[in-house]
Amino acid sequence: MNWPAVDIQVKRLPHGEGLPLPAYATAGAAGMDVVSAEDVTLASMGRHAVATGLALAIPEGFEVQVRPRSGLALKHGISLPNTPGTIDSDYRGELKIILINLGTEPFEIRRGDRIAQLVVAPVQIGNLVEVGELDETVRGAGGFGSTGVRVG
Ligand SMILES: O=c1ccn([C@H]2C[C@H](O)[C@@H](COP(=O)(O)OP(=O)(O)OP(=O)(O)O)O2)c(=O)[nH]1
Ligand SMILES: [Mg+2]
Repeated sequence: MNWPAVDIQVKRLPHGEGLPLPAYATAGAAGMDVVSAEDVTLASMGRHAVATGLALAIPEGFEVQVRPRSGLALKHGISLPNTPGTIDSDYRGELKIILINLGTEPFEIRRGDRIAQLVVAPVQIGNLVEVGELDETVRGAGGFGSTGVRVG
């Protein structure tokens, strides 16, 4: 990789022993694939917080986003109901991947299967400043499809 990486401490929990750490599948991958630490079958429309056997210490000023894998989504309807999941820099518990099976068939996950991807991102803290009036814009209060669908 030709750009700076931020160090993220990772601790294996006892049930995570022997599993590969999350890793980038290619040199240009945005996310590290993370594997399941458990065998679990998701019924159609079922969901489960899947163990990873890992705990993280993310540096302040960063977060980790948990995102679905498109292959599992397209082939099997496997997604994350909270996508992107947010891993806070002060969280020291087990990283869990909340999976939902939006497909019609049960989906079997085996320990060691790659189930999601982790994207490291900077966090911009916001400072709310309460005011009586907001400035005017062309959009104004228009939203939720106010600009239409088709071009022309
Ligand atoms: O997919 C996820 C989402 C969250 N977490 C962990 C890390 C995160 O820092 C913590 C809290 O997540 P979040 O803020 O999304 O959940 P909440 O419902 O607001 O819980 P809390 O009140 O604990 O913040 O749970 C996971 O392990 N996996
Ligand atoms: Mg929260």
